[in-house]
Amino acid sequence: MAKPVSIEVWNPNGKYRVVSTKPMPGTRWINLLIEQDCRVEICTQKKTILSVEDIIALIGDKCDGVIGQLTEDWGETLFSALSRAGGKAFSNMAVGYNNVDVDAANKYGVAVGNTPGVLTETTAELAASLSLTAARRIVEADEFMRAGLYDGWLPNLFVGNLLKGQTVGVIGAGRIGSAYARMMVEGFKMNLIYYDLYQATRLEKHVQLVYCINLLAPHFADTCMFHVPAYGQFLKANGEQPVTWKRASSMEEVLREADVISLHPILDKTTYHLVNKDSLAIMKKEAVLINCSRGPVIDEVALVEHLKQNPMFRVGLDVFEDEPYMKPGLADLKNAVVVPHIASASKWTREGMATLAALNVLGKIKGYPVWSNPNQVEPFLNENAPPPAASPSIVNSKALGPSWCKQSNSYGRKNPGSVLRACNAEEC
Ligand SMILES: NC(=O)C1=CN([C@@H]2O[C@H](COP(=O)(O)OP(=O)(O)OC[C@H]3O[C@@H](n4cnc5c(N)ncnc54)[C@H](O)[C@@H]3O)[C@@H](O)[C@H]2O)C=CC1
Ligand SMILES: O=C(O)C(=O)CO
Repeated sequence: MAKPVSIEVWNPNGKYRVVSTKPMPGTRWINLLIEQDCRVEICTQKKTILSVEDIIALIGDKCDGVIGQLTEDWGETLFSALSRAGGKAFSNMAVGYNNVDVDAANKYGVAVGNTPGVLTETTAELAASLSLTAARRIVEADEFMRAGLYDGWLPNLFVGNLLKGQTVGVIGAGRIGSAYARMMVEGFKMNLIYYDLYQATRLEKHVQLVYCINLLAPHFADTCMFHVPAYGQFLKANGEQPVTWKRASSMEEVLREADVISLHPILDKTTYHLVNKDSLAIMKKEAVLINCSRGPVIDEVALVEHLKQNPMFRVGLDVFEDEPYMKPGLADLKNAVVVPHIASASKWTREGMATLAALNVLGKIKGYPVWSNPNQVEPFLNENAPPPAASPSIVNSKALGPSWCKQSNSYGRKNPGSVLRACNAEEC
């Protein structure tokens, strides 16, 4: 029998019982649930990672939905417990859901939500920060200063890599990978090479074709008068080296050619240890490798060895193979910058993630349809308007059957007439 866990209760008389396994930022998510007759229970246990037993105790005998975290193991045991308690909805407060066994959720008819879009730029910004930090040896230099070792400017002090004109390689050019690519191309004038299973059409169009400088307002973009043809041509016209881009036909091509490589795929069987001893061996000796996806995408033991053998090779890591632990030796290496899985940690983003996760669960409880485009979640994040009557992002909606496939693009309950433009498949 699991030990009882400490909880904080909001709206005790609410009809639907929704449990959050962690306190989450902001209060909007709580208010949105309360407004729709939910009793909200938040686990306040002082333990960072809850065990399956802890969560079973939280679910109890009656639970309509759970908001969980990426550190939790949502498999057969938890989905059967949730189903026994009458629950039909679970949402990760994360876009990645490699901690969730979606087949088990399907078996018990439980909807699985995630939180795409709201964290795209925030995560890409951290990947960009790590790229600069590793390339310019900022952590090493900071430690040197604090240790009182600086006794004057020297020509060879903390010499790192210039990004301008070098090649950035992106592996997994989805939402975050594409946002990162744009930042590095536009911000640092890097050439781009990317590898993905699919063509990153939006990214390619962005880099290649039109830079629309819209002096009026974003919704006039289609009729904008001020097109600067291609970014490369724009740079050329200004006497600068134009940037280039290409889609690689293999990951190895990216590894061989790029100076900075950032990993942004999902974690699944195809991406487990995507970067290993062999792939590290083909990378440039002075390359910079960034991982803001999931730890097991890199074989961390092989990485530690590679960093030891190649002191000019640098990494920036937000995620780790055995999170929260690091493989032996990593913490001692000066050519590694390590941060504790904070890529989405901006206030706006984390509050938005909490809101999307809560609305995923609420949507299923209330029988709302799934939002038409999980990449366009802004209507759910507008604090000045009621959110659309829909679940923002349910990853197993098709598997759950036709009623869940019904898509919604109507705004909130108070203004159902106003609609978001229809989803354009190419943009998804
Ligand atoms: N460190 C952090 O705090 C955060 C980490 N993440 C991680 O980033 C991942 C990506 O997020 P999004 O960009 O929103 O997802 P996304 O689904 O838009 O992009 C993932 C891309 O990976 C590609 N991909 C899948 N398998 C691949 C393979 N074998 N080789 C190459 N590419 C492959 C997909 O085609 C897709 O384009 C999440 O699944 C999550 O694990 C996301 C947010 C924050
Ligand atoms: O959203 C995710 O997948 C994260 O890793 C945390 O933001």
